[in-house]
Amino acid sequence: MPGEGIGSEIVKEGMRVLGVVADLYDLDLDVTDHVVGEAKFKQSGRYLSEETERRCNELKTNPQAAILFGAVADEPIGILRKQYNLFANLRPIRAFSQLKSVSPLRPERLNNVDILIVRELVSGIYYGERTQGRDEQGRWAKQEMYYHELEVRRIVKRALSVANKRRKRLHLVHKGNAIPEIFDIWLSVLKEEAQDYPEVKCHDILVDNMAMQMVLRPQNFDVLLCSNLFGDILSDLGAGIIGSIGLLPSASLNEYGFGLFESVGGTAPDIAGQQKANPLSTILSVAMMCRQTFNHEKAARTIESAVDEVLCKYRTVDIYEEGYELVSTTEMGSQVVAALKAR
Ligand SMILES: NC(=O)C1=CN([C@@H]2O[C@H](COP(=O)(O)OP(=O)(O)OC[C@H]3O[C@@H](n4cnc5c(N)ncnc54)[C@H](O)[C@@H]3O)[C@@H](O)[C@H]2O)C=CC1
Ligand SMILES: CC(C)CC(=O)C(=O)O
Ligand SMILES: [Mg+2]
Repeated sequence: MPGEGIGSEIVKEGMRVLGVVADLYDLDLDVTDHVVGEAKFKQSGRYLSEETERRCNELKTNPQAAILFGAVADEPIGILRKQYNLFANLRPIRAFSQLKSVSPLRPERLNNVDILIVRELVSGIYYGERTQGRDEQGRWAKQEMYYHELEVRRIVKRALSVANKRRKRLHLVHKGNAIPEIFDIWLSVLKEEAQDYPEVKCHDILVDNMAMQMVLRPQNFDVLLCSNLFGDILSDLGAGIIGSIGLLPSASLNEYGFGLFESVGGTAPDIAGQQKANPLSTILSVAMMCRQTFNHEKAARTIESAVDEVLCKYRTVDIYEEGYELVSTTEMGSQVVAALKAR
């Protein structure tokens, strides 16, 4: 599902990489293209075609099925996530040693930066009830933030389980001082569920402080457990820390393991259609798909190391520095393909 804006440009490169990796490792893939997005939405009053919806419904309980997604403007992605209950959004933020001088942070602050944002993706304020009106003084609008304990528990369990496989350090990011009812649920559920993971060191931190700490001491953090809104905002902050959002992949999974893999960024209207987008976020999302959906760690690592290799020489404009070769979206994809084929 390439979607709109740079979505189609970056997914094209992701698909080329997937094709090469499938050949390298004999993966038997069944691939279909689907149109999604605002344009389709406007034309037909739907955000997915009937055929796309039928196919997704057929596959939504299949852990070996996945969507490679580009980007869409505004609502359709939220609807897609909700419809297929893709509640567990995993967003790794790893600093690349080759890109230390692209980051606005001092190079020594980027040593060992390896954060995983585990973001709740199908509830919270983005999905709260919306009302608006007008009175004598002007317009008013209200959007509610809602969390049910069940929604909190499943993401808390997921975050603990992934933290247990990583550096065993988890921070619950919240705003319990200003939104106490909601975050009391998060804090108490974490306390309960953490009993099952005695080795994971759990902390909680207010989101405003978290934003500052992430810039000052990013290497102090491992797993950040976030509600929908805070995870969204902190992901882009993480992109800023490592140098570009064009480097950040993501996976969004439901309870069966069916997943949607996509770049963390959006349609990027400022650069769309100009071959300036960095496709590495989608290519690294393909690596996450190999690991998660195809259970093929080797394929995932091969893609990741090809990306590492390519970054030593080639740069799209978002991460360009003197001394490197400036390449377009397609050329960056071709360099990753070449690095893979050379293996
Ligand atoms: N999953 C999705 O489909 C998402 C959709 N959006 C939508 O995208 C539209 C634009 O939103 P913005 O706030 O402008 O965020 P954006 O992420 O599209 O762009 C923000 C900045 O990052 C740059 N950027 C994004 N991806 C890049 C890439 N791969 N390579 C190089 N630079 C990249 C853009 O050029 C821009 O300067 C909105 O309609 C928004 O709702 C935003 C985020 C996610
Ligand atoms: C529709 C938005 C919530 C998409 C977005 O910004 C994101 O998931 O990062
Ligand atoms: Mg976002």
